[in-house]
Amino acid sequence: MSRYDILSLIEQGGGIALVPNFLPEFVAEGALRILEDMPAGRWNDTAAEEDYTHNNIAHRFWSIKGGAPAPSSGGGSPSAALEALLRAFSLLLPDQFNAFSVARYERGHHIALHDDRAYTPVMLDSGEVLTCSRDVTCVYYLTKDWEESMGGALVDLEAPPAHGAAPAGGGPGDAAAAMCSSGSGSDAGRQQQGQQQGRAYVPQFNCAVFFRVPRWHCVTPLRTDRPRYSVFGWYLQPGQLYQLYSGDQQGQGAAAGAAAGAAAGQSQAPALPPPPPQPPQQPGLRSVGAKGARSKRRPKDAKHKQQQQQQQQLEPGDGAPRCKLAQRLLANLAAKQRRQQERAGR
Ligand SMILES: O=C(O)CCC(=O)C(=O)O
Ligand SMILES: [Fe+2]
Repeated sequence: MSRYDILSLIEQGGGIALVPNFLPEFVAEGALRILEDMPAGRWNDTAAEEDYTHNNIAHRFWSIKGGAPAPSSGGGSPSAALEALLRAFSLLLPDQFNAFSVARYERGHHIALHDDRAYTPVMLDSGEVLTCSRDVTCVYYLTKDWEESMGGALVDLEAPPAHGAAPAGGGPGDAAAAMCSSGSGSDAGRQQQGQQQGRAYVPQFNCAVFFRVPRWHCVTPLRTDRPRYSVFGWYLQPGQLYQLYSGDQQGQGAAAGAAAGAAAGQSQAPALPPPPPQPPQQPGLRSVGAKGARSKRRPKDAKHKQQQQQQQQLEPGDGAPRCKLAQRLLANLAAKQRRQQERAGR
């Protein structure tokens, strides 16, 4: 199976897929360089204290959102390079809307337990604004030689209890629910998921993690002065795939997606879920193409939608051209980066 057949990999992995060596090495090097070269002033402080009245979970890190207007974005500018990098990720599932950002975590930065649920408004070419839901999370790690002792692990609370067997190539640590202790709301969230569950993934250079939303996870606080770089974002589906938390259920769980929601520029992050998590009640999904100028209402249940999506993704040879397109784009980008570096005499 192709490393770029993301939906099948997720399905096969029980909702989560870990893909080491995701991009050709020199492309990953170029991507890291893009993040390292971003001017300090471009990074936005993405932070909130836990606040149930505003549906926030505790989090803090630096981020730059894709698609945002950037100052002096000439062809060879850092911002143009960043846009090209994020576009490559959008091409992995070109039929889906998406919202991607890059992140830089520093000492103490973290995200408390959350499940990434959020609605994201998408402006269509027609000017119509479509409510979409995060459907698949992507996190792509770009920091080299990361060690468990440095913190900054992605802890998947929905992994079955670890029995010492490590998923191939991803560098997970042991069961690590206790590592999600940043933010008091995480306690109730852990109870929902079971105290002993969880698996910590130590970020590895050029490794991508994909999972279906919702999925309970957190990022443990960094305990190093080295920055942790990543590309993160979501593939979106039109409609409301799940209920958001109403914010009046304090103590029942952790707020979902607040950190990422804030990073994605949402004004309000979703709050708490009614436990136990319910299957989504579909109010009706809009079916629109990626360009989406024309839209029609077509109620579908979530399962049917998912099956249809998988079928689409599993068409023979379907993944290959997409993967090549994304690779070509990234390869061009890396080559351009190299030329710029040579010119700058680095
Ligand atoms: O960086 C990571 O490992 C995960 C980030 C995350 O969970 C998020 O941005 O919502
Ligand atoms: Fe997340």
